[in-house]
Amino acid sequence: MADIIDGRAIAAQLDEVTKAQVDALLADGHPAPGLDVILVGNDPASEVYVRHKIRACERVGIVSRKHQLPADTSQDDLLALIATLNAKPEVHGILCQVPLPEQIDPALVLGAIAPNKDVDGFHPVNVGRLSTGTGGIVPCTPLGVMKLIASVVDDLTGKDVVVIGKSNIVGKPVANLLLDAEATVTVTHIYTHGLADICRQADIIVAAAGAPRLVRGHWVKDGAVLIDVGITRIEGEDGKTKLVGDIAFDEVQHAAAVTPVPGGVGPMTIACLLSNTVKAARVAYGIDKNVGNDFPGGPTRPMFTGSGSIPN
Ligand SMILES: Nc1nc2c(c(=O)[nH]1)N[C@@H](CN(C=O)c1ccc(C(=O)N[C@@H](CCC(=O)O)C(=O)O)cc1)CN2
Repeated sequence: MADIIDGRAIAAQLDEVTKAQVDALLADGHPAPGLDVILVGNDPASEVYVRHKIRACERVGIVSRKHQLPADTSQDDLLALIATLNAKPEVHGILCQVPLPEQIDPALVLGAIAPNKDVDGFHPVNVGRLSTGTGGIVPCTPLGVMKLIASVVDDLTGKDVVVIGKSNIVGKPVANLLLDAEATVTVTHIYTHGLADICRQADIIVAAAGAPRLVRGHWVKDGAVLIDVGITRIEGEDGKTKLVGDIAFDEVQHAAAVTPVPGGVGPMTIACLLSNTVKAARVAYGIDKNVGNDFPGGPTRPMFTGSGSIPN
């Protein structure tokens, strides 16, 4: 029987660490870290995620400010808000919930957030630093995936890892983090020929294709570790909406360990957001030079501060 990797429990442990860091900042006379969350429009899932983020901030003592903008907000107005937040010293983290309405170019908006406040790790500077192994803020879901893997695998050196999905938010950054940890990484996607055969070779599969039950039991070798990033809402036989992942959970009892959906990667995304916000605050207060990372192979070089040239 495969072990179930309890993302909620691991996220709760990370939140305890984050809360202790916030308490230590307050005890040293620093203001609480501040996170500004921008939500444009009324996408129901985004509203849920933003609500969870705000509540999670309260739990660990981060000051959060929500900026809810109408769905027809212009790109210029959104950019103006970001410029204002970039300039405020009490704002340590800024995130713009995606997806954004179609009149807004996400690349332009995410690239307008100051790299040192980009706690989502989506800014091209942070993406570049991750892909060159030179530090920067690591995106929350990939960071959470690495921590979940670290909970069951001590050393990734030479492990065969198959990543399914090539998104900028998950697939590509996860692949870079795994490479930094000395894994042998194969990045695939739903159009990859022979995907089942490729997956059958893997010690670890990270499924992030957004394709419900894509990874079937016979795709998985005995003793593999399975990380399911997919979250799709479907209507169950009872007519109720339920969440399903990219892995056919009921067919993988022969795996060593598997993350559930819900309760696996999702909670880690929010816990890593809080952790990134405190790391950004500690850099802003001059306590740390870099955001560091506490998983095998995590980059530890100085964080780009957004002013002047990129450090070597
Ligand atoms: N600016 C960002 N936008 C988006 C991100 C992101 O990291 N930054 N990721 C996703 C959505 N997301 C966070 O924003 C997110 C998704 C899922 C969960 C989560 O806890 N899921 C639960 C199930 C909850 C439910 O849907 O009912 C679980 O898996 O247990 C948290 C955060 C896209 N946008």
